[in-house]
Amino acid sequence: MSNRTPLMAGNWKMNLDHLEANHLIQGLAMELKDHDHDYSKCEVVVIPPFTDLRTVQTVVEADSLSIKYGAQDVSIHDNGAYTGEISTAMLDKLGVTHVVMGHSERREYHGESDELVGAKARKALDAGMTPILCCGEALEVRKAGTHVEFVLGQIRAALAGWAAEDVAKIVIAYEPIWAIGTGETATAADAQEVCSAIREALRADFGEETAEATRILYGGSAKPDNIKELMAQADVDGALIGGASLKAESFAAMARFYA
Ligand SMILES: O=C[C@H](O)COP(=O)(O)O
Repeated sequence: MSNRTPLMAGNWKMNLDHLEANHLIQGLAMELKDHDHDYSKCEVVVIPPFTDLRTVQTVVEADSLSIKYGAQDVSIHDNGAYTGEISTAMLDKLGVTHVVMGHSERREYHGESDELVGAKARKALDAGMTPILCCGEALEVRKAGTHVEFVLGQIRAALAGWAAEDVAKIVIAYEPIWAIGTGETATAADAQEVCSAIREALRADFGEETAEATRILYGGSAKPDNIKELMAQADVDGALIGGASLKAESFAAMARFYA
């Protein structure tokens, strides 16, 4: 049994306007409260689109909720002529505690490199936020049997030159691309194979303490009926959940995996 606090993070992706966000965050708060959710047994983070953050902040602060919230991306710049970008200072003002970077959808549709992903993680960490650094292989890589090597390459490139104590503060999310939104969940053994290889690589590169402290999530068609098995794996410390986080009941049920 590790000392790592499990984490369920709901990535809403480009779904829900601010009115729908209001409905979901209130519904989630109610579900968790009704079931007496123990946040020490599972941290809960929602990751809405930027346009919903103010709404989520208002509900969380008004009701003093223990739910945390994050952003789906962040700029590596502080301010200025970067049309469409959002800075860490802007996120900080909204009470954001987590930032996702390197999601396969951003790597694919926005050409984000491992180096840029690493720079975003550094920016978020320097601003006092928890980076959720995503990695994961495409189906061709999995079929070629080089998925472990590929994923470790992504992480090592993003974290090159980092100090061990900084690495220990980030969250890594392993999301095999072929399992995202497809209903095709990796088996618990598949998830464990890669999450354990990631921890081994952290141990080799940054030492025992960092490897034991860093939380590693699984993502890709995680849902209420497979979460317990995923969470039973020694190196899976939580999940990054897309589709199933858009309904208060299913997301809350996953956060209660320990019950
Ligand atoms: O960020 C979340 C992942 O892409 C997983 O999405 P999914 O649960 O809809 O497969």
